[in-house]
Amino acid sequence: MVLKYYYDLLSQPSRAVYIFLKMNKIPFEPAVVNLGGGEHLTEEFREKHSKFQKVPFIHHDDFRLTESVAIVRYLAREYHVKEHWYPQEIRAQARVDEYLEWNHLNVRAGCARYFFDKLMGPMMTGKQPSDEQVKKNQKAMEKTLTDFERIFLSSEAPFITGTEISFADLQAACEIEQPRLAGYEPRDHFSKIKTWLENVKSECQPYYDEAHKPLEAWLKKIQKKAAKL
Ligand SMILES: N[C@@H](CCC(=O)N[C@@H](CS)C(=O)NCC(=O)O)C(=O)O
Repeated sequence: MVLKYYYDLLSQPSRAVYIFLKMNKIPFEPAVVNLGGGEHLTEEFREKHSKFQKVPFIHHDDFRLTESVAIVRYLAREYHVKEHWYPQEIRAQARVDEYLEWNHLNVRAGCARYFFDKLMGPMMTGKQPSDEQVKKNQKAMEKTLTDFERIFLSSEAPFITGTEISFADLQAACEIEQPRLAGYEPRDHFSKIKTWLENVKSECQPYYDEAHKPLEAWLKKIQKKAAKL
């Protein structure tokens, strides 16, 4: 069976699933979807590829699946995946799920809103957000990052659910890297997040850096442009 993975590495959940696939040596055919080019917004794309018109998604022969968390749960059942990435043991699995459920409306919502309103929105519309809006979004993001540190990084364990890395760490790390593009480096404000990100990054080399290459390139471009002003 052929597994085709559709993604854009500038998308946080796309990077998380990409690193998961690579770390678990799951063979896949890569299919890059250029979100910036808008190729996902056509009716044809919706019918042929993804009903939500978002990335990531997979085609496993004739089976199509969207949503990063659903994709990883499916892959963990279909392929040989090391237990710690997405455990089969009920309670260990529930611990990973606990973070994954919390992630959407907290870390993802906070970091993505800040990134979108400050960078993506203005790029798409040419309209800058007010200082008040930026401050409000920053405050909401910092609240969620404070909660993340307090609730999920409270022990001396290197990863969210303990001594071994899981998909929860990938999902969180890829979201927390995103606001850097809009000028906010979480590592400068949250020391536990900084240490934990180093753990995730070093555990997932060379794929963590490979997945974040387009983000780093974009960041350099933004910084170069800002230096010229
Ligand atoms: N909950 C989804 C989120 C998918 C999502 O929002 N993807 C964004 C990129 S991060 C996207 O494709 N956006 C394109 C659009 O909205 O036009 C998941 O975890 O897979």
